[in-house]
Amino acid sequence: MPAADLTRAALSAARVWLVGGGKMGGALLTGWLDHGVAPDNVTVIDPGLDQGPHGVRLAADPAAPLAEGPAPDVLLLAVKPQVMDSVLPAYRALGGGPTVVLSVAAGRLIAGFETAFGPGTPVVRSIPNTPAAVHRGMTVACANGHVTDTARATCEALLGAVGDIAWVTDEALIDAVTAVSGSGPAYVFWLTECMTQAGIDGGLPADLAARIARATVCGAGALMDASPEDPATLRRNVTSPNGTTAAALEVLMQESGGLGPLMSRAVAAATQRSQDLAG
Ligand SMILES: NC(=O)C1=CN([C@@H]2O[C@H](COP(=O)(O)OP(=O)(O)OC[C@H]3O[C@@H](n4cnc5c(N)ncnc54)[C@H](O)[C@@H]3O)[C@@H](O)[C@H]2O)C=CC1
Ligand SMILES: O=C(O)[C@@H]1CCC=N1
Repeated sequence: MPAADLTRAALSAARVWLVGGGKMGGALLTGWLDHGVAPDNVTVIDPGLDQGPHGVRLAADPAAPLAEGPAPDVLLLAVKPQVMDSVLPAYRALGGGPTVVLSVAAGRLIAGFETAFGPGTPVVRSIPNTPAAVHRGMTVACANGHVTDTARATCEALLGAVGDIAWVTDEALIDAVTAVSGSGPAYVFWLTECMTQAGIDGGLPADLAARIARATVCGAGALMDASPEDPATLRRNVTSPNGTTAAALEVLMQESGGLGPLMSRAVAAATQRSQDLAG
């Protein structure tokens, strides 16, 4: 069967329990339902939700799903890292395989899930991002030695249904991944907010400043997506010698150390926080 058909088959057959239907879990769910996951194969377990998308089973805790079955192919953990330890014991019965424990939690180590679910449990630690809701997510994942090819293909189909996916074998890389692509959308939104404020400071009406800042960030992203050129070439294409962009970039690159080192410090701080969340 061609790979695309295999992916579609894996998606339509995958039984998923989503533990935590908040911002990240909800973004994944929206993307899945738009891209071939069957609603009646999805159970969302979240005490904070009183309704979910049409056709999806909703539960406040795992008691009813565990009693009613069937066990999921994938148990996707999308609760905050800080509550993970209190959430896991209720799902212990799913440990030992074949259910794959698929975490999207920042910081939480594969070893911690192996301990919580017992020997032989297939575990995938991943970091997606919220553009998954519009099929533009970026996920990086790392599997333990109990993840079979079939289980890996199911995880790849689920995470790949909402955007791009890359696998790494070195789990330690996931902290820096979290800092770049997991948290990264927030940096871009903050840049947009800063551009808006800069426009207002420059005398623009607030609604016009917000409109042109947003359109510029979205337009630049779309151009970068569509173009074969690298970002540095695209930047140079905007920058006339001795022109307006050059004047701005001199500030961004030189003043107070420049944006590059500042971004590196921001990513280092997020990486450190991810390491700290390991507990
Ligand atoms: N928001 C983001 O951009 C990203 C988040 N993540 C990870 O995703 C996870 C969730 O983060 P968010 O969605 O941002 O948080 P959130 O607070 O929006 O969602 C967490 C959800 O968990 C639910 N919850 C709390 N206790 C529960 C329990 N015992 N059982 C089931 N559900 C329970 C809450 O009601 C809430 O809906 C975190 O571990 C975070 O590190 C990973 C990548 C990106
Ligand atoms: O801020 C956080 O901890 C989560 C993980 C990556 C994005 N949001």
